[in-house]
Amino acid sequence: MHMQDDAPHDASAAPPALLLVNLGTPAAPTARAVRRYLAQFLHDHRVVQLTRWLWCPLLHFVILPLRSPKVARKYAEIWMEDGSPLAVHTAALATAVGARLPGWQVRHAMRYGEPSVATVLAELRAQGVRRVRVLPLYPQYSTTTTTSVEDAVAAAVPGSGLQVQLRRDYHLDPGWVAAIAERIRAHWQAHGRGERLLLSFHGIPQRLVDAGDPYARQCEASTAAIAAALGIARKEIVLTFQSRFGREAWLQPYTQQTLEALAREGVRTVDVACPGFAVDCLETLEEIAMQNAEAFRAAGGQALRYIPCLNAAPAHADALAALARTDAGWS
Ligand SMILES: C=CC1=C(C)c2cc3[nH]c(cc4nc(cc5[nH]c(cc1n2)c(C)c5CCC(=O)O)C(CCC(=O)O)=C4C)c(C)c3C=C
Ligand SMILES: [Fe+2]
Ligand SMILES: [Fe+2]
Repeated sequence: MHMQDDAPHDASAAPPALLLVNLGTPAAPTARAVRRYLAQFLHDHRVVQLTRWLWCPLLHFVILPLRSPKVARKYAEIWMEDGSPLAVHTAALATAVGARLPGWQVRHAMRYGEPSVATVLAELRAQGVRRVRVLPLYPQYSTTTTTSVEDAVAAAVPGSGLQVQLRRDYHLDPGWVAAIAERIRAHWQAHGRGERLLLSFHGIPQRLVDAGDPYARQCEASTAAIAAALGIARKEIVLTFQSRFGREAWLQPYTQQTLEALAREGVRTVDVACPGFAVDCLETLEEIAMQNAEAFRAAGGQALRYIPCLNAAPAHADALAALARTDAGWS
């Protein structure tokens, strides 16, 4: 995607900008704030493809009232002093990347909630920026996430005077792969190697993969690249998918069921990393490190050792800054 306003300006003189876009998160761990967040998220046709007349009543009268208080309690368990982990870590990551790109304006925005993509792009423009590189913080491309960011950018750019380039994925970027591998290696050095290494990616409906979404293929390719960077065989990694939403089939094998099966087979320790998440969030800190860890123990396992996301680690910031500087891969 290349979006360019038709204003006749010389863009080369103005400082370039990098906009890191993450999913978004509630403003507070309350049912009211979660409801507001989920309402925006779940109205996105990239996320839920049901027709409005069918989906809207179900969403407004069943899903939002029932799910919001339940999910708010989960957010409350992981909330940090400065806010939701996803927001805190995304802001810290943008600061770390900015420190590596002198002369660039580096900002972050959220697809749902604040700060919105439109607001931050408008602020950048007001500060004299002409050229923006938008990097969705999803290493693996999916229509449900990356294309949704493209939609938000496409809605904000016309008439803004901004030249925008977007990077669709970085699932095989050597800097990113090395950073993930180093994270796992450091965990092994600190805690010893568990009996299994499991990589859990966020799922999407199988229906979307069947329709051509490359997400599953990219998760598999990332996993093979991480295995190679760790110097282990691909078959030494268990690849699973988490966070199923709704009743239709999602990508399989499912993370929790796999962990329970491993425990029943006698596996006592599992190291779990979530390389599809740039930063820690509800789906890693609550679902994996708390809920799935408990399920693993309940099925007879001893310890699920969660390996945190890259967050604002130097190697992560180095990798994203290098992506921003490199002209190839942007369109
Ligand atoms: C990493 C990539 C992600 C993909 C792909 C993805 C697809 C996807 N998600 C939902 C529904 C929900 N996801 C929720 C939380 C959530 N999802 C991602 C990332 C991806 N989602 C993140 C980083 C988070 C955490 C946000 C945070 O605040 O910490 C939620 C909200 C929580 C809940 O109600 O359970 C929903 C809902 C669908 C339907 C989908 C693909 C179709
Ligand atoms: Fe609606
Ligand atoms: Fe999600």
